[in-house]
Amino acid sequence: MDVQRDRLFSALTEIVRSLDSPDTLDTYLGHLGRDHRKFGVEAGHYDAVGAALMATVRRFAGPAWTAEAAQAWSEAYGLAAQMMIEAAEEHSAWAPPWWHAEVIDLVRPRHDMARLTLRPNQPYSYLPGQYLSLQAARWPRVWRPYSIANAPRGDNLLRLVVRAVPGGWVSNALVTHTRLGDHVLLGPPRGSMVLDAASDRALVCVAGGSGIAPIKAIIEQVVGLPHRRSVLLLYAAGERRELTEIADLLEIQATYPWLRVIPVLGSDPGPPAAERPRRRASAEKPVGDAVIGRPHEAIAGLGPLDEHDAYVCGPPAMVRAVLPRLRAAGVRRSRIYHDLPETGTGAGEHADAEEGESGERRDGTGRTSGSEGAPSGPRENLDHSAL
Ligand SMILES: NC(=O)C1=CN([C@@H]2O[C@H](COP(=O)(O)OP(=O)(O)OC[C@H]3O[C@@H](n4cnc5c(N)ncnc54)[C@H](OP(=O)(O)O)[C@@H]3O)[C@@H](O)[C@H]2O)C=CC1
Repeated sequence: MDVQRDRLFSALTEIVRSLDSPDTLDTYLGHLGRDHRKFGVEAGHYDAVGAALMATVRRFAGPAWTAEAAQAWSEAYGLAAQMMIEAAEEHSAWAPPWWHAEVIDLVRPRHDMARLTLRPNQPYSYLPGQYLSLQAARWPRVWRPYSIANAPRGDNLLRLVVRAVPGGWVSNALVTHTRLGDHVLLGPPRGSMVLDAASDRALVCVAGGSGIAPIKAIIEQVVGLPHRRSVLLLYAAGERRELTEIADLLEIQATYPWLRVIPVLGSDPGPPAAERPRRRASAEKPVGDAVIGRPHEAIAGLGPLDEHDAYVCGPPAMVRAVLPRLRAAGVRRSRIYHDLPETGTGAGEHADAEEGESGERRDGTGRTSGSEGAPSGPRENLDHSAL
């Protein structure tokens, strides 16, 4: 229940914070309402939850619970519930509460990583850059979020990149115990780290480890755009075999010269990250086609980025290290998209942070690796989508 309590508090905080911003609230609660269909939540349940919530707040607020406060809480909850109910009803007209999907391909580049290809049993409509929640048969009722690593395809297939988190239930089930032909459940797509359709600017993307998933989907989307948008990609990992998507990306690069893929490796090959000596990265120190170091160190070598949109995804500490370097290279705050829940690094960036909170990522495997201020927390992410 600790987790459930944190989820609820996080959702309430987000709702209160967005009360004066109807569009943000609408998006947030719309996602939440649609997502709650997978838990079997129906319109009639909201009254009971609201009554319990009011009673709880009243009990713990003590003298602060005035008639005015009661009225404000009641109105806010009523509004939130209504928005969730309407979004769920609209969604139910054309989409199931969850999808069954078969694992039709499975590659394990390392003992702790897997690349899965899933075939949903019904059309799965989403935007490149979005994520979904997944339930593995081994852990009924436990949902974990993963980004979709491909743009929508005619054959409806979905690719996921999963890193097993020590002690993580679902990530280990996927990486270690999943076999071809197994079935998983998928929740509806979520997330707003998507391509700005109104922009025709060039892109600079920085991806760390399994954080490549949404970035790769966005790059595949760029391939299909009517107008060309050049893409610079820094793709970072401790060692080369962790670059699970590199072959596909190099293939795109070979066909479309507007894509430049720069692998950033801790070493090549090398000892585990903990024992690895740090060397400064620079574009002048290539190892094959890669640079050695960490992604934020390689940004200066890219030249001025004043006219770029930026997309960043990976371990939270990496994202935090990358954001100031992108701004130093000239990327405007309002043009930086990332998926950190709450960075405190600037309000202008587009944080895809619908329900994130300290120590947990709402996406991917939820690793909180790194030492530069990364919050400590569960090593496997929890799906915050449940109120
Ligand atoms: N699976 C998915 O669908 C998605 C995953 N994510 C997130 O992406 C992350 C991927 O984790 P994982 O694959 O284990 O990645 P890793 O921990 O292996 O790190 C990937 C890269 O980031 C670098 N890095 C790590 N910490 C820092 C830091 N403090 N400063 C600068 N660079 C750093 C690493 O450098 P070094 O090797 O030198 O440590 C490495 O080059 C997870 O947090 C996950 O939540 C996000 C979206 C989707």
